[in-house]
Amino acid sequence: MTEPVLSVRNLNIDYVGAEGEFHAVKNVSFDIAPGEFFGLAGESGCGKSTIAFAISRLHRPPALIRTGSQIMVGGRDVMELDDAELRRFRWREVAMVFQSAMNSLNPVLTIEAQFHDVLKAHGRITRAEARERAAELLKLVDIAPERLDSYPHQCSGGMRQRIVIAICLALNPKLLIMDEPTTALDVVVQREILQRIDVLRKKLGFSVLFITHDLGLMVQVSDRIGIMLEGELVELNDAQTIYRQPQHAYTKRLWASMPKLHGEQTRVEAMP
Ligand SMILES: Nc1ncnc2c1ncn2[C@@H]1O[C@H](COP(=O)(O)OP(=O)(O)OP(=O)(O)O)[C@@H](O)[C@H]1O
Repeated sequence: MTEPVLSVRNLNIDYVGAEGEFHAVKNVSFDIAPGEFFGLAGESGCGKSTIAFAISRLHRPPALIRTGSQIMVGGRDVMELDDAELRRFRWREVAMVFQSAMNSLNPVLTIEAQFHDVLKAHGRITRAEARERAAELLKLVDIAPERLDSYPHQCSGGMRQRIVIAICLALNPKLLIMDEPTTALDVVVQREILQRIDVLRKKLGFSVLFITHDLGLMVQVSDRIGIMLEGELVELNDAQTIYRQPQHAYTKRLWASMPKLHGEQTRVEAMP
């Protein structure tokens, strides 16, 4: 079997505060294969973002990853990376699109400058080379190179989100983590962006960890889905099974709670 891009074993994460410990992630294990689109779903507060931050090593106190937890990316234990290794790891191995990422662009810098920041941090590159690479990356997300001279406020929300995704792809990461990447966007733009990601991962070969509470949207794009409840991974199945024959009572409850808006459109084949 090919080695997974990401392998999470017995992940336990606590939030440690003055009033005690809150066990936010409980013994979670899963793998993501090369090129796989993997979804993590569950209600607000079930621990999805906590897992995403831990995988990127972006977690901060009071979050504490318990001893015995293992996060392997490309065969290396993320927990054991030192600062220099961590700098290489971020963007190259794992890149993360945060919730409300479209507001994470720096408002006083042009789009070109924001690309340049990531590109130059990871090797010698001239301004002309960086501009050329940034234009190539923008093309991947269907944005004209002239936008390099724009400021974020001159771009729509959907465009800003695609720019953030292009920046995340700048150093060819093996894994793209998207934590509720499209929640603030309207449904049509959400679909467009996810379709774009899907085309890109097939073309470039990266894997995706997609996090959302919107199970309807998730089954349309994911190969496999993990369902979380109060810090535990209660079901892990392919998207078709999650949709047609959910096994766990909580997965069934999640479907029952979905607004009818998705209706029959939640079928996996509905998305080209
Ligand atoms: N800094 C923190 N200190 C204490 N508890 C926290 C902290 N951050 C998150 N938590 C708690 O950990 C649990 C998991 O939070 P997390 O953000 O991972 O959930 P989530 O499933 O991503 O939710 P959402 O979809 O709302 O982002 C929640 O109960 C939350 O209140």
